[in-house]
Amino acid sequence: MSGASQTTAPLLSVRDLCVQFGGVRAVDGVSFDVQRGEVFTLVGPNGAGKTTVFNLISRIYNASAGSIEYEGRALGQVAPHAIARLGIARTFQNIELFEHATVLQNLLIGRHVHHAHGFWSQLVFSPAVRRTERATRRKVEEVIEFLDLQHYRDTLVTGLPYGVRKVVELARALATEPKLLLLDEPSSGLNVEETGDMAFWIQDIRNDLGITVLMVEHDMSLVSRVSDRVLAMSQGRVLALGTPAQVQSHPGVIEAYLGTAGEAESLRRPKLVAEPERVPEAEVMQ
Ligand SMILES: Nc1ncnc2c1ncn2[C@@H]1O[C@H](COP(=O)(O)OP(=O)(O)OP(=O)(O)O)[C@@H](O)[C@H]1O
Repeated sequence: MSGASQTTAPLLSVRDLCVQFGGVRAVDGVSFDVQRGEVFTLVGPNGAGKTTVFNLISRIYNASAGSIEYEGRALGQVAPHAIARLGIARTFQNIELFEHATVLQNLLIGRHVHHAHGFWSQLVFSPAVRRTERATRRKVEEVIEFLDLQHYRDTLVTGLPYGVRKVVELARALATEPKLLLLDEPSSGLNVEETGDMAFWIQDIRNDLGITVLMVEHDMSLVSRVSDRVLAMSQGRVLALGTPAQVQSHPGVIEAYLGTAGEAESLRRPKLVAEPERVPEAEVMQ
């Protein structure tokens, strides 16, 4: 892992974010920064508010208080459909692809976020439209090659194994050329081997393409392997922020997962590779 620069302005800055559903404070005063080039992961037990944070960043929900800035720009007034054009792409917990289209077609559809030509230019297939189409094809083919999907290029999504569909979803997000990639539980439904492959893809996306990754994930082996920093949430609030190792040994986090700190060992033992300490102790909340 490369370790992101802490001196430049953050790519994403979340401050005092709140949203309530009826009596449930799904997100309750959450703040964090995501630095350019890092893999930043949200963890926490079911119902902690992680996906709601994603939905607030994607503008699917409106925050009741607080702010989200992306590249220094407030996202509060940005329409949900305009988010992708700003360079934010997303995958979903439950894969959302066009099942009866091929892998290539799914990627082309995803890429159309970049098409800004008017009706008449498209109708007459103007030189500008042709240039855009060529760039689209080029980019989509690049992504197919990058994620090793050549074999499935012309296959209908509906016929693909689940693990491949997860990679296609990732490909569709990459085809939009994001600066910030939101991954909602990339390992859900994957077996151990596929989860290992997913870890490689995430590392390659960050290291080779320079894309910043904000991820929600339950599998702590994947989290430890790819994350620079981890933010743990419970009941809508921030419990701890630090390296994967720091957060996993934080008593509040252990208690939130297991109910009692006495059962902590079972959280530490499985596949939890200790990470080199890169974040000062002070950043970990007590
Ligand atoms: N649209 C909604 N309407 C009502 N309640 C909601 C809505 N979205 C989320 N919630 C509630 O907000 C809380 C946080 O949910 P959220 O899905 O963000 O948790 P999570 O940490 O992503 O959980 P999981 O790991 O199970 O996906 C939960 O109590 C959930 O029931």
